[in-house]
Amino acid sequence: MSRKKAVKGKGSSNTPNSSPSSDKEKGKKVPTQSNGVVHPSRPSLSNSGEFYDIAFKVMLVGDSGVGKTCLLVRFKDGAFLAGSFISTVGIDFRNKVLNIDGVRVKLQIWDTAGQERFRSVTHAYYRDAHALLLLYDVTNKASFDNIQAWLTEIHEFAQQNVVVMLLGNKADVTHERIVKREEGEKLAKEFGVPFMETSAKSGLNVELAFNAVAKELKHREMKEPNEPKFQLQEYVNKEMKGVGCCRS
Ligand SMILES: Nc1nc2c(ncn2[C@@H]2O[C@H](COP(=O)(O)OP(=O)(O)OP(=O)(O)O)[C@@H](O)[C@H]2O)c(=O)[nH]1
Ligand SMILES: [Mg+2]
Repeated sequence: MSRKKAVKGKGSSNTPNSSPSSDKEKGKKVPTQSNGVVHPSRPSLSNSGEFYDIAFKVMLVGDSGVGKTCLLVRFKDGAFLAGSFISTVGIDFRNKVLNIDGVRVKLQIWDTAGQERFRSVTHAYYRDAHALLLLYDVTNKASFDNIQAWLTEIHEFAQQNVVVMLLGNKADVTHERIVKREEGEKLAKEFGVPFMETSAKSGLNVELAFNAVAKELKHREMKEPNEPKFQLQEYVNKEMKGVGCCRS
């Protein structure tokens, strides 16, 4: 497979008219399959520096304040955005290239605004997403109760075979926790989606969440005919760390 260099995020867009798959790559034309997966056909130089073999779009969704931006910053930069909460306006993205079983997988990660008033902006981006990380905040019951509505929205606007993973974020908070891990697990089972708790603050399971999704997408795209299907929840269960220990 040929290689390409990843174009460095970060970008942002606040209008539904600016397609997530078009203008963000600084005018570079990259061959795209009908499902939107990017397979670069030949090496080319870009202004960033990292080669990749295959690219996918991942979207972070969930209520305002659940920690979507913090999760992305933790994953991309290994840091926690402490201090005052600055709500995302519209939509924003960052790129990261992961090495998945020897294949360089570029994730273009879209950080959406959780606020209701930006919902129509977010809707325009669903159809291009290969995976969705759906977050709630374990200290905020309303954000958990809204998961069903988010899933309805996902079914309405996203591709039918989109990979969805439910994340209970802020697992580092103990005293103000309202949603138990078991409740998250139960809900995820009900809807047939993989689940884990994360913390953008401590780093708990953050890399795992993105890695697991990248592995699933890579397996779907590059599976050999006799290779067994990748079991996402099994992989997550094996690799997942519980609250009380930190993984970054
Ligand atoms: N304790 C703790 N606080 C967190 C964590 N993740 C985010 N926060 C805090 O929660 C607040 C909201 O985080 P954001 O990442 O901005 O939330 P968001 O989901 O991007 O919100 P919108 O952009 O409005 O949709 C901030 O004050 C963060 O510092 C976490 O894992 N643990
Ligand atoms: Mg945000």
